[in-house]
Amino acid sequence: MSAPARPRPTACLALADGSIFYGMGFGATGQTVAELCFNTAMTGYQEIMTDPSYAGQIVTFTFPHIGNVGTNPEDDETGDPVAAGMVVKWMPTTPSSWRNIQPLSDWLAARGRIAIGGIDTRRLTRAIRQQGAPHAALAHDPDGNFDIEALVATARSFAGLEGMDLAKDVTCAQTYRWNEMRWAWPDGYAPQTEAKHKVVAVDYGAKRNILRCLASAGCDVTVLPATATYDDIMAHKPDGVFLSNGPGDPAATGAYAVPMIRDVLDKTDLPVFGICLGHQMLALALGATTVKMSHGHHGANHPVKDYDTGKVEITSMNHGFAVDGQSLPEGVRETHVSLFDGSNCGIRVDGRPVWSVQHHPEASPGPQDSYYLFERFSEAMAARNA
Ligand SMILES: NC(=O)CC[C@H](N)C(=O)O
Repeated sequence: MSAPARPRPTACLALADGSIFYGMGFGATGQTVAELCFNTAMTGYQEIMTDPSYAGQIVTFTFPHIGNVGTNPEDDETGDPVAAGMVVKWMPTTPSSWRNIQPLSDWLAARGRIAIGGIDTRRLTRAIRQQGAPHAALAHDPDGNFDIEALVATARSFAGLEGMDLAKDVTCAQTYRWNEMRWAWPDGYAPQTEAKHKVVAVDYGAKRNILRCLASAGCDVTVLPATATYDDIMAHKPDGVFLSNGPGDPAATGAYAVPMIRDVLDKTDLPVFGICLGHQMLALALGATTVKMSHGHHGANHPVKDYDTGKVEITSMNHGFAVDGQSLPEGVRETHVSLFDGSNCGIRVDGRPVWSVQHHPEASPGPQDSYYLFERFSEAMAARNA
């Protein structure tokens, strides 16, 4: 008896070093090229695919069951998927959740995003860890016709994220107000229903749950495009300035963001709070430097130590660049550190309500341990206005 014929692969992932991974395509057809990373979160694939910070990256999911709860409009972190593509172990099964509106494959197809299933994601993850996030081309063709040499050449032609300002591609076109709150509360917290503090949030690719967390901590949030100047911000008479997460190389976005942040620091005593790319740009504005990491941090179980309290928080992470903790100038203190690799996860300006963190206190997906940072920002604005 002969073995059953294996189905012809309909998708192919080619790395710049020439490694080829064949699998089955789902979502959109066509081809994409990007940096390849891996994310270890066990939940939240829709939030991950729609996190604007993933622009320019294809995400490998190390958790094998992706797609099993389908998709729904509420879980988008922005209007459309921003990650360039996805790589999974098992092909998605029929969605099984009362929240499902659209199966993952249809949701991706409607949004022009390619995915590949049936991949040995353990082997691929090891390759990513060994090589550092590789450049990769991903193709999906239902007829299974692939020009492997051309795909590898495409992967090699990708310029890489270093030097790329991608915030300009994902920021909002217009200023807008945000007042939607979180839907659920971390243990020990309640929503602050009165919007007491006027916050300008600069949008480098903000996740919606960050804006919900700010609103829930008593902030009246106005979101401004990434290129907002000091004058644009001050026209809103804010009580505090928030710098959002976002994709790409912080040094590239810093070219226009740093002068604005320096003006805010030099000319005002406003509380400033930054998350992820916002953290990196605050650090650059203070005179520190950022570096490209080997394969970055992408997951929902990263331990971070808060030096002030001695507590370890389990955090959500998504970054491929990091602030060089050795480069912090005098008067700027390291407040948080990654217990995985000792990399910098937080800074604070001595004696001022100006701080930022590398991890994601809004989670989505991930644990809620760091939610206190939003309350701290709100308290800093209350103290300044007292
Ligand atoms: N989530 C983020 O804001 C990511 C910041 C930056 N693009 C990085 O990769 O490090």
